[in-house]
Amino acid sequence: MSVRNVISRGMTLARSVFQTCFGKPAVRVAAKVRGEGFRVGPPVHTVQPRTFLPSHYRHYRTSLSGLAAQLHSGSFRRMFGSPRNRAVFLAFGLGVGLIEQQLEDDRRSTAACQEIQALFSKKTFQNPLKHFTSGYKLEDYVIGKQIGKGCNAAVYEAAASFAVPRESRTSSLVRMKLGSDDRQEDDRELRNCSVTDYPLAVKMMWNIGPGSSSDSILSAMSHELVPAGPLALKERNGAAVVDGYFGDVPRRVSAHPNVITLYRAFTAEVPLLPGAKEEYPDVLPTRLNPAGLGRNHTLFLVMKNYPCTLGQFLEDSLPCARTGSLMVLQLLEGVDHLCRHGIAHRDLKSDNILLEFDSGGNPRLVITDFGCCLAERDCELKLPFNSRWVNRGGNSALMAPEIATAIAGPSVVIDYSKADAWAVGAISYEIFGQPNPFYGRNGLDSSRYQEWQLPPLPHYMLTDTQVVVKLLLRRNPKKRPSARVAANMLHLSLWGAQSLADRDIGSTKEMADWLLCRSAVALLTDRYPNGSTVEMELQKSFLSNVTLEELRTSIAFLLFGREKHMFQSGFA
Ligand SMILES: Nc1ncnc2c1ncn2[C@@H]1O[C@H](COP(=O)(O)OP(=O)(O)OP(=O)(O)O)[C@@H](O)[C@H]1O
Repeated sequence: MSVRNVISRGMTLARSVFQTCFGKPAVRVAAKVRGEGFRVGPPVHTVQPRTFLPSHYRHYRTSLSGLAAQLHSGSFRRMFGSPRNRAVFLAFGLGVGLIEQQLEDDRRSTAACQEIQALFSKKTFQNPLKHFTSGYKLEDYVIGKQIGKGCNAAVYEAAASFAVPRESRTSSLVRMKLGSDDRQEDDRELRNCSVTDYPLAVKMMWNIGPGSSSDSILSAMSHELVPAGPLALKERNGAAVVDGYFGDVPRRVSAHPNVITLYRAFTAEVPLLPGAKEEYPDVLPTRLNPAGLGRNHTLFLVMKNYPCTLGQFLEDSLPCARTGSLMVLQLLEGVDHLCRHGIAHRDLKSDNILLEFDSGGNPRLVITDFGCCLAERDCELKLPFNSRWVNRGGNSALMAPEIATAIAGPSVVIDYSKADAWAVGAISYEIFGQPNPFYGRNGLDSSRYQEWQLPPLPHYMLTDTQVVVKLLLRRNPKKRPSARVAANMLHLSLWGAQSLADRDIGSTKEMADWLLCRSAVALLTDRYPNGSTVEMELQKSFLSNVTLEELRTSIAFLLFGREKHMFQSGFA
């Protein structure tokens, strides 16, 4: 064999070692080494490019050290004198060196990513009423008119001398920009004035449960307290106290820009509020309506007063492609935050999403109404479904397939970890001006639909957002991205990581570099040049949660969706 051939073989070996590091089947390395006359152990694992993770590098390093040890062994030393084997060995060394380099890059990038996460996690979202110590009784509030009503509560606008959050003033004063109808404009202006004069909303739960004591109120309604801020409840020795009762409150979620924060929660005697006798006479106590079924005391929740719900907003507004994507992204960020706290909302719908505008006029979305959520302390998003009487959640039309098709049995457990993300996929249709495909008499049934039956999304939507929505609505939760991964996909798509997402796989270093750029932007600015604080909040949320592995998975999902153009034909 000519020297030229030997060197070329050695380089081929080096290349194949190198390629192995980037996901080519490792079995080829083993074959190559065998071809050179060395005895090698069983081939190392075959790894597909898109699932190549830092742990695999560690695995390769171990395997390659094994190979290197064999090369030093007696059989190798006998052959070591030949130029051919020297070349092969040098080439092999080069390959191992490249792997080491890759590992080092990996370590540095992971460390950079962890630092970014730690930095942005510290910048937590603040509760504007934190420093006030009053507001735990109904008399502290001036109650205005009714602003909403559901199956379990009536909501009133409210004001309190101690609470005039500056933030709500700025956001509420922004006039809604969309819509041309004069009457609607007037209505909206009226609502905005009301939000300014009454910056708070008081939700009065209807208590038709077994008792009027704080004890029974809490045990029946404790899920409403999941978004309670740090001072919402009086606390004693670390336990929540409502009117002296130490309640067993389920998990609580920390403050997040896309999740409602309860400023205060307390029990009080049910008052006769405006419209009560006309709107909800049956749930009033006999003291106020002799035919009423309600109890004398109930739970009151105080939160920020929002100008409208997502449903109300969409009645006469159609967000543009980018704004719509930002709205979907906010919902995903909110859902991801809940998942991280082990909470599944289970009743996501456009009426349970409140909306306000930031100082740049961009919609900010907030998930509210936790009455149906799964937040038990011992359950990490898993619900033992051993009887058909176990409550699977609120809105049956928007129940993810894995929940809707679950059949009760002795060891059946329902996993809610991707259920809310699925509901966000369905709500996205509404955000982009389409009817929700799972609503109405002719709507799809979430337990039975096929993915190809999903109606096409409007063409004006960004391609990547269409991909995300279709992936969120995959029936099989294993093939569906989590809320975090789906949110990352939109971040990649919206904030100029085109080069990263366009490549087959961005290297770990490229990903870390991109994250560092995003961090620098987020640290230097409070709002975007277009005045959007919403975009800045999204960036901070992303940076405080991002991991390189999830980012890599997001890129893989994005490429998968784009490649197949499945947004046109379903993902079956
Ligand atoms: N903070 C708020 N600011 C403005 N409006 C609100 C606020 N909270 C609730 N609302 C309005 O009140 C309505 C009912 O509130 P909510 O959904 O919390 O009640 P519910 O009885 O628990 O509802 P459900 O029937 O979904 O169980 C909402 O759809 C919304 O229109």
